[in-house]
Formats: sequence, C-alpha cells, structure tokens
Amino acid sequence: MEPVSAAVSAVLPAGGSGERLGGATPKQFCGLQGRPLVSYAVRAMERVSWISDIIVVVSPENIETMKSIIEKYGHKRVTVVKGGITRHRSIFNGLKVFAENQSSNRLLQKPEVVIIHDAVRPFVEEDILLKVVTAAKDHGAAGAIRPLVSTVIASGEDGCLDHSLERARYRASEMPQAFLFDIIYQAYQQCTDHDLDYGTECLHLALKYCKTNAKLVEGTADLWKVTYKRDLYAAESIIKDNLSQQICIITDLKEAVAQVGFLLHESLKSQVKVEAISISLSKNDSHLQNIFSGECYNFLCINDKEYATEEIQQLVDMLEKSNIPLLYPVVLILVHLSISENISFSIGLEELTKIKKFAREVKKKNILVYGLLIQCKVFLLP
Ligand SMILES: Nc1ccn([C@@H]2O[C@H](COP(=O)(O)OP(=O)(O)OP(=O)(O)O)[C@@H](O)[C@H]2O)c(=O)n1
Ligand SMILES: O=P(O)(O)OC[C@@H](O)[C@@H](O)[C@@H](O)CO
Repeated sequence: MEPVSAAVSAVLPAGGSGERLGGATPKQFCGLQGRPLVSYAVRAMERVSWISDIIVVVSPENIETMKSIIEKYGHKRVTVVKGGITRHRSIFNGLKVFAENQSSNRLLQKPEVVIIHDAVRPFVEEDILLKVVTAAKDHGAAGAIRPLVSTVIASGEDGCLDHSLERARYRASEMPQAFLFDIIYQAYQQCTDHDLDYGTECLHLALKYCKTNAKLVEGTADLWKVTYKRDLYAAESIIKDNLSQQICIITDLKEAVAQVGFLLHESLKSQVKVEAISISLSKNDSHLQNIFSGECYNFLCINDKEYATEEIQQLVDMLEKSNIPLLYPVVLILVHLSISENISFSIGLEELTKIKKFAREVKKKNILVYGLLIQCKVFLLP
C-alpha cells in the first residue's frame, strides 16, 4: 500500500451520550468481545503507519475512562481532548489541539490532511482511509459514501407526503472523511452556533464556508455507524467472525521450523488473516503482547522440541497476563515436527498424558489446546 506523502492525523469524535442506543454507558464505551467499541476505531487508525497522531474527543466526565482504555489496550499516538455538547463542537475541539498546539502532553504537529472518523464506526480499513486522504489532497475534502437503503421523502406540514427524492441520485454520507486541515479548520472557525449545534455534515461546512466540493468516495458496506442496540449486536457478531478468521503462527527461532511457519503463512494468507512470527516465547515479548491485545484468538505453535508443553504453558500464561477477556474460545494448536532420519518416532506416553491433562485444565479457561504430530523423514541423498 503506497503511503501518502503528506502529514496526516485523525480526529475521532467520541464525546456523545448514545441516547438512541439507550443504557447508562455511552455506546463508544460499550464492550464488544470485552473490549470497548472506541478501542476498535483507535486500533484501526493505529494500524495505519502513515497516520501520525490520533485525537480522541470525549466528554469531560469520560476523559479518565478513555485514558484507562488507552493504557489497558496499549494504544499509541493517542491524545485525549475534551468534547463539546454537539458532535461538531467536539470535532472543532479536536482540530483546535493542532491549530493551537493545546495538548499538554505532546507537541502535536499540524497535519496537512486530517481524517475525521466517528469513533463508533469500528470497521475502517487502510484502503478507504488512503482513498479519502488522497482525494482530500487533490480536492480539499473527501468523504466515504454508500448507496441509500431507504428512499428519502419529505413530509408536508399536514404530516403527509410532500415529495420523495429519486433514490438513485442520492447517497448516504458515511465516514471516514478527510480534509486539507486549513480548509476544515477555517470552515469551523466561520460556523454559526446553529451550524455547530444542529449540523451533522462536515462536508457541508467545507462547501458552505470554503467553497470546497468534497470528492465522494464509494465506501465499503462495513463503514456503518453504531447507533442503535441492534448495531451493537451486529458489530459484536462481525468482530467474532473476524477474530475466527485470524491466525497467528508462532515458531521458534530454528531455521527449519521457521521455514515451515513461513510456508504455512504463504499457503494460508489467501484464505484467512494470518501473521507468522518467529520468536522465543519470552514472557515480555511485546510483539506477542500486541497480538494478544484483542487482535488474535487462534495460535498455531510450531516447534520440534521433544517437550513442548512448556512453550504452550508460556503462551497460556501470557494470554492470562494480557487480561484480554477470553469470552470467545482461544484455539492453540501445538504442531510438533519430528524431523528425523529414522521413521520410527513415538512421542512419549508420559508427554502425551501431560499434554492431555494440560488441555483439560485450560479448557476451563476457554482455551482449546490441540496437538498435531507431523513426521518428516529426512532422506540423505547418496
Ligand atoms: N457531543 C458529541 C456528540 C457525538 N459525538 C460523537 O460523534 C459520533 C457520531 O455521533 P452519534 O452517533 O450521534 O453519537 P451520539 O450523539 O452519542 O448518539 P445519540 O445521538 O444517539 O445520542 C459518535 O462517536 C459520538 O460519540 C461527539 O464526539 N460529541
Ligand atoms: O447525526 P449523527 O451524529 O448520528 O451522525 C453524524 C454523522 O456520522 C453523520 O451525519 C454522517 O452522515 C457523516 O456526516
């Protein structure tokens, strides 16, 4: 993916109360697979290396909650900013932190392009971010759009149909959106209170105050916003499905074993999201910790050690220390390679019993351990 040649940052408005969803907890802090909704959008921005700073705008009473989420899930490049009473006011506060370098804890460079993305839209990929940023660089503003599902109609004062719009000519404005920073900031500076208190469309502000016609970019179906309770259930189901499609292949550092891991990665990557890493399962391996932070639930551990339970035990220990809620079964597949010249290989009965006992114990923690014995006979050429 060709990164952009411009300084890019993101503002994630997360300062709402979630009235339409109901409940005491604002929807951005509701858990999906045990992880707050807002954390998924932050994670999505973090995965994009060319996004420099991520500004999360939350209401004053939720600033500490947001900071604890950042700490718990190891979010980086994130600055928390106080929100306003409306979404536009929150976004404006997020932009100000660049223009007026207000942030106390780090010197934030004003970006050339700023992404604005609702923090309650968890499914956003690098591809659409790159498209809207690239388009914003050329046009001054850009936004993701989707086909309308329902037809838009207008009612008269009598509450009856006045007219309807030809659905094919209209689109739903979604997120992410992107702007040349100066354009959107100047637009917000010129806004009336009515704009700030009742407006819902950033692209409109760029047009109204900066005569900038945003480029409209076809977005994918999963850009929708969590608004009602049903959206939360749908998002959780999609996250579960995504997690089940992810595998982390872990091999130790031996070349032969790492090679098997690499070949497996190459053969699987067209079907599932797979990551292959060769590490010694050290307790403080940050790479693995990163993967644990809610990114992966299926692990395939390949090694050729005689006694591998220690490796799996270490992985389980790290899983438990990463305190990700194991609401969804974690699958650990222990692949034991027996690379030898003599065909007769038999894993010790004692070792087998040990693995079975261990698997029974960890199953109570929602961790499913499977063992796979692969025998590779090495033929010495004459
Ligand atoms: N004063 C506000 C209001 C909304 N938002 C954020 O803007 C995004 C989209 O707004 P919306 O879906 O309307 O969220 P809420 O205002 O919380 O929802 P509701 O209208 O149902 O109360 C959300 O991430 C929300 O947290 C914000 O930052 N500041
Ligand atoms: O009115 P809400 O705060 O629910 O939604 C705000 C935005 O997400 C919505 O207006 C999109 O169409 C993007 O502009």
